[in-house]
Amino acid sequence: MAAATLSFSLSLDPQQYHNKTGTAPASPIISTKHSHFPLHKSNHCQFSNFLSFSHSSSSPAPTTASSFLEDSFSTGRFLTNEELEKLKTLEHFVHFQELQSGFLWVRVMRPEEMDRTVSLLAESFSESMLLPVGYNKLLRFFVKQYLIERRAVMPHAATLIGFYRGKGESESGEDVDFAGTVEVCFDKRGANASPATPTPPKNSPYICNMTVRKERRRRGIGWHLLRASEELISQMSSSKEVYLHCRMIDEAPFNMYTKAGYSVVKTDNIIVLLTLQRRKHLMCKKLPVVDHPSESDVSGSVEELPS
Ligand SMILES: CC(=O)SCCNC(=O)CCNC(=O)[C@H](O)C(C)(C)COP(=O)(O)OP(=O)(O)OC[C@H]1O[C@@H](n2cnc3c(N)ncnc32)[C@H](O)[C@@H]1OP(=O)(O)O
Repeated sequence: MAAATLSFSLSLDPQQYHNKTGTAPASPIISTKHSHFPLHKSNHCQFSNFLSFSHSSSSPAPTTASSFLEDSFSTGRFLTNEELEKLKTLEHFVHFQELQSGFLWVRVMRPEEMDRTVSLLAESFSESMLLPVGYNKLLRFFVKQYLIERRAVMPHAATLIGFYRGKGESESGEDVDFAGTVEVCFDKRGANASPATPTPPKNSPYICNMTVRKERRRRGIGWHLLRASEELISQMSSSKEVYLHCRMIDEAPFNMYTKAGYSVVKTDNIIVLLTLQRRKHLMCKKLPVVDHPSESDVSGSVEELPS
């Protein structure tokens, strides 16, 4: 992997998302242009993850006008009309799902949620890589750099986060958990500068860095993070072939992705092991063509979010 990237990449994905309540995860990818994270090499798994969220509860409060548009302008970057439209799509995207044990809302991460997303990803990355606790601070630093860089390429990529509330828990914000995250790249401009191997086509949508907080796994959250990613891709990209990486040793996400309709298109050569990296599968799924994405039965609006 290029010297300038730190990446985690998660994958997962089941094919029958309808009213599914199962479980399934993926692995993350982190990559920053300015970072050289030695651990990355030893694991080789591009986990550009944002894997673990802090435990603190948070209400998925409705999106306000403060969001992406202002943020993007403040970067000084020129945005075309098409990019502005896509930013609006990201801003208003919400995937809601009632699960067997609770309720899940998935939407794009806001700036003030970055630190919690960093915590979740760093925790997940650490878990996947079996890293000693001593690396946590450094890991969080690199994950944050990565997230900042990825946010700057919106609307060509986006970090989604999922909030979960168990049935029977109060509807107040205190019982809403920051439960998982996933990153979605929509096109070449949103692609990672140093992609994991086997290399996916740069122009195609790509899903990575999926993670669900340990205490909330096996409830269908991973499955619906994947489904939300695919829905958003359908709205943001004309390309219907979605790619993701999954490490060969990661049974849970592999099961999920297979169940979701992803197939292995290429696998790392065994020689990869000489670089102290785990072997990965590159998996792909062709999304069905949806004439009217808004007809989705699971996407909601911000007004549906608990306040
Ligand atoms: C592209 C990428 O990002 S790859 C990186 C994937 N991320 C990781 O590996 C990080 C660590 N793992 C996790 O965060 C979680 O385990 C995830 C994200 C993989 C799965 O999240 P969950 O919310 O637990 O998954 P969910 O409950 O939706 O399960 C969906 C399906 O995945 C499969 N699955 C999930 N967990 C497991 C498991 N422990 N063992 C076997 N299969 C599993 C099953 O097929 C399941 O369907 P089922 O419940 O009907 O059997």
